Order: sequence, then structure tokens, then C-alpha cells
Amino acid sequence: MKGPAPEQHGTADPAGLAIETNRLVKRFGHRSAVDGIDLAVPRGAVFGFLGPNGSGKTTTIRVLLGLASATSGDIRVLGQSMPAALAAVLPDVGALVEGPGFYPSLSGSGNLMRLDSADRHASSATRRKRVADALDRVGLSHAAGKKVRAYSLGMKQRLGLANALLRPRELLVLDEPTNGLDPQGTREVRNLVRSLAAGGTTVFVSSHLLAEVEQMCTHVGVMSAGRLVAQGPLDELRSSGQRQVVVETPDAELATSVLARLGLVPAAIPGAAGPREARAVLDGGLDGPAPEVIVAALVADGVRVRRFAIEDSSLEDRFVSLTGEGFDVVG
Ligand SMILES: Nc1ncnc2c1ncn2[C@@H]1O[C@H](COP(=O)(O)OP(=O)(O)OP(=O)(O)O)[C@@H](O)[C@H]1O
Repeated sequence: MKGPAPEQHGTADPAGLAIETNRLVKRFGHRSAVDGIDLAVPRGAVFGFLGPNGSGKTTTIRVLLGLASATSGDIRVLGQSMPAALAAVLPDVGALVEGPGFYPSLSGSGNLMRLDSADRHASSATRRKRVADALDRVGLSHAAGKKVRAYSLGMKQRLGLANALLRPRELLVLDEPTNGLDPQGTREVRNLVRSLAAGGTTVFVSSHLLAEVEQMCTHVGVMSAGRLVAQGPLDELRSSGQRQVVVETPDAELATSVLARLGLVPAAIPGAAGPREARAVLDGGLDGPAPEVIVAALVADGVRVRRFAIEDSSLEDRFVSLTGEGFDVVG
């Protein structure tokens, strides 16, 4: 059975898409890990692929990169049909997925030299410089000669990023790149993503952290149980939420019934309403009753109003309503 169509924000120009899927499905046995998704990632975007653990992000990424085959559906990466054009497209795509297999007994630099030499498009004359530059970009120059065995998880994650950056790329695909990083490392990855995007690289980055996506991305796609439930520019998703009437009062129950009489639906947003707060959704914003009408009705019925506000629902509220799940807001 098909679910409701995902919310689509903004207009997508197929010619300007770095990644495009059409009804992409990946099944494991009878279970659909990816259930008919239509991704549209504009060129030049930093696209946050957001969803709770197990929602199908890694599986989608593996299929996009040809690491797993799709059950059905079409994929285009950098304008070319996949997996048919895999060999032509992959040199332009840098990827960080479940860390490449590093040799623990080789240094960070030694590992990158080895990985670079496996790339037949990479000139050996400039290899040493390429490796040094990539290590520098991820802040690992100081540990270039250290054996990977002695690297922390965060350092290995950065080495994976350095590997993705060995060549200039049109598209970077990063699966949870800040996993295992401390706050400083997380900030560095964020800055790196921003600087790569400023240089014209499209970045497709998965995360289960809403705050991370908010800080680093221009666009977002929200996964929930294998479905893409919303996608578009972050700003548009942010402004598409409903507005809410917030009344702080010792008479919350009475206030709620007055609001309901005015046609405002009591908001059931987890954790949002305290015992002294009545919240109701002001659907559509402009079509609802005017604020002065609401306040007058509350006061006329004897509600002691201590604070009255009309607030935009937060992006977090928005995602909770889309996925039915909470998100980790911080790491
Ligand atoms: N090789 C596999 N065989 C069977 N089921 C799988 C396989 N890989 C993934 N799945 C299942 O597919 C679903 C989606 O998993 P996936 O790893 O893509 O989610 P995710 O959003 O990336 O979550 P996480 O951040 O935890 O990796 C999960 O239920 C998972 O158990």
C-alpha cells in the first residue's frame, strides 16, 4: 500500500539535480528498507538526509553508490543513469560510508597513498601532495605518520573524509560523518562541509541529529520507516509549520475549552505544554481568529492570562509530526 505523497517544497529542475531517484525500492526479504523514494538533490546544495536510526538512510546511500543493488526504481547521479554509468560517475563522487578498510599497521598517510594508488585516474607524480593536502583539510597533518592502530575513532573518521577528498569532487556523499567525533571535531567537519559547498561541491550528508542538519544544510530530506516524508529547502520546511497560540495561565483547562470554542485545536506536542500553559494550533495563521479576539474571549470567560503569544512551531515539532518520533537535538 502506498502512503501519502511526501511534502515537496520548491521546484526541482531535473537538469540541475546531482542525485535523483524515482520510486527507489530496496527490500531485504519481505521487508522494504527503502520504500519507493523520489529524491531530488539540487546541484550545489548541502542536502541533509535526516531520519531516526533504522529509517533507511544507509541503505539508500549504499544503493546510490552502487554498493548494493536496488530492488526496483531509477537512479541518476550527476545526470547519469546508475548503476550503468557507475565507472564513469564514481571518480567525481567522494564517499564516506562505514569507513574504508584501513590497514592498522600503516600510517594515516600510508593508507591514503595506498588508496590513492588504487585510483587509476590519479597521477602518481602528484600523489604525495594530494595526500598531504587531504590530511591538512581534515586537520590530521600532525598524525600523518602515526599508525592507524593508534588513531581514535574520530581520527579514523577524519581519515575517511580525507580519503573522500583526495580528488576534487562534484559530489560528496557522507554517511553520518560526525559519528565518533567530539564537539570540536564536529565543528571542524561542519566547517569543512561549508567550505566544500562554497567551492561548488554538492554534499549529501546523512544524520540523525536535527541540530546538525540545521546548522550545516541548505536542503533536507526526512526519512521515516523507509519513506521520504518531506524534502526541500530547509527554510521552506521551517516556514511551512503551523503557528500556535500559547496561553500561560493557572486556568489551563478553561483556556483550552475557550480556544476549542474558537475553532483552535489543542496542540499535543510532546514536552511543549507545561501545567500552566494551554497551547492550541492556529491553523493557517491568517484564517484563524485575530489575536485580540482570542484574548478578549479568554478574558470574558474569566481565564487569568499571564502570557499570550503566537509562535511558529519549531523545526523539531515539524519533524516529530512528520515522523512520529523525536529527534536527538544534540549529539
Ligand atoms: N543487509 C541487510 N539485511 C537485512 N536488513 C537490513 C540490511 N541492511 C539494513 N537492513 C535493515 O533495513 C532497515 C534500514 O536500515 P539502515 O541502516 O538503512 O537505516 P539508517 O537510517 O541508516 O539507520 P542507522 O543510522 O541506524 O544506520 C533497518 O531495519 C535494517 O535493519
